[in-house]
Amino acid sequence: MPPKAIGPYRVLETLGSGGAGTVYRARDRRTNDEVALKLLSTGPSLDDRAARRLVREFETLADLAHPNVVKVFEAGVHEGWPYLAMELIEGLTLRHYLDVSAGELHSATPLSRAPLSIRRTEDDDFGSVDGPDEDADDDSVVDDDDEDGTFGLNAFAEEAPSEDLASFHGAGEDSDSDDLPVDPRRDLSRKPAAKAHAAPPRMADLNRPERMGRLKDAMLQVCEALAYIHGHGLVHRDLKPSNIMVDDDRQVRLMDFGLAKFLADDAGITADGKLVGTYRYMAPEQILGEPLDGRSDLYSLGVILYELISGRPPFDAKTPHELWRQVLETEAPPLLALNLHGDPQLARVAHRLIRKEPDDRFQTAEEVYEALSE
Ligand SMILES: Nc1ncnc2c1ncn2[C@@H]1O[C@H](COP(=O)(O)OP(=O)(O)OP(=O)(O)O)[C@@H](O)[C@H]1O
Repeated sequence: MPPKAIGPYRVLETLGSGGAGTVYRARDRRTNDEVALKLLSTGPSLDDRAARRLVREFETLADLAHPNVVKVFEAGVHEGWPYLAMELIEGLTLRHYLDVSAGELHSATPLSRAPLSIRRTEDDDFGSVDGPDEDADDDSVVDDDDEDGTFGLNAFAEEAPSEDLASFHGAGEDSDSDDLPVDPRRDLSRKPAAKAHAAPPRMADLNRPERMGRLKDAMLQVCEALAYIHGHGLVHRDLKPSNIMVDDDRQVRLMDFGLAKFLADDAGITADGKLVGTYRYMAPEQILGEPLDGRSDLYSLGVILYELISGRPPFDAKTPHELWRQVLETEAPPLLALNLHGDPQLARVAHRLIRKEPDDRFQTAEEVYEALSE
């Protein structure tokens, strides 16, 4: 339970929790503005590595400005609590954004994208783009597809960023374990239907044209964000549905840059040789600890696309080693065999993104944007 005041911020309510931290709605007493405040779940400075991630996240983002990349305001330490203050996104993580029906969304903005805008300069008005989870971080990796083509929501499970094998199971739960109030609208979004034992999604639900329109539009915006960060020499390294939020105006934000790395700093492993990222979304070269570039993020984007189209990840296993073996050695089942009426164009893009060899994938986020726009 964090103090009610952290530096200049008054903590108001819990927004969500990830593997290492909890994010709160807070008010900046200097400006009266609301912000999102990320604090480490471990409390005051107990986890040096996680604390360094918060500082790294701030330093990484401080000089970047793009409408599809979350803004950070400051990082600090208050009575031993490392914190990161960032833009408050009033919206849903990508997974929940796609799970809710159109009627539950605040904005009914038509889903049409402006022509490719990723080559515009920072000075241009990105904010005028029209348009437009998860925290279902239930780590179970069991598939329960049944005969009528439905899949349990646990097929959507994703893991928290994992720096050791222990976190393959059990980490990343959406545990609002403190007693701060929880925003009821977010509660709707963050508590996945699976936890309430609701019916699993049916293929017909996944293929709803309105949902597919939302998915495509969100993917285009993620491509814009990726093109921007890759253009600045940055690789995200932990792209997954819980790190993509969509606000009430359907504007996407790429979040959680705690593992992001500038290419100049080199490879996909930390200084102490640990693998970083989230297993299910990691590219083969990331698993192998080889140097990464933007194409590794494109692989993760492909996994996201694959599972949001088919209801299940391309590779699934009960242990990290089995998952890695599959990622390195086996081909993902054809998407359209899993979802007979899935969008063939999106399926083609997803398969090309999850090719084992970076050279065989799309090479840039711009190329993916173009392919999605066809
Ligand atoms: N800037 C923000 N505005 C609003 N809600 C946010 C913001 N940042 C995070 N959240 C919410 O808090 C949740 C937890 O975020 P956090 O970054 O700690 O973890 P995560 O991305 O879910 O998992 P992990 O950190 O383990 O990858 C998010 O899933 C989202 O629901």
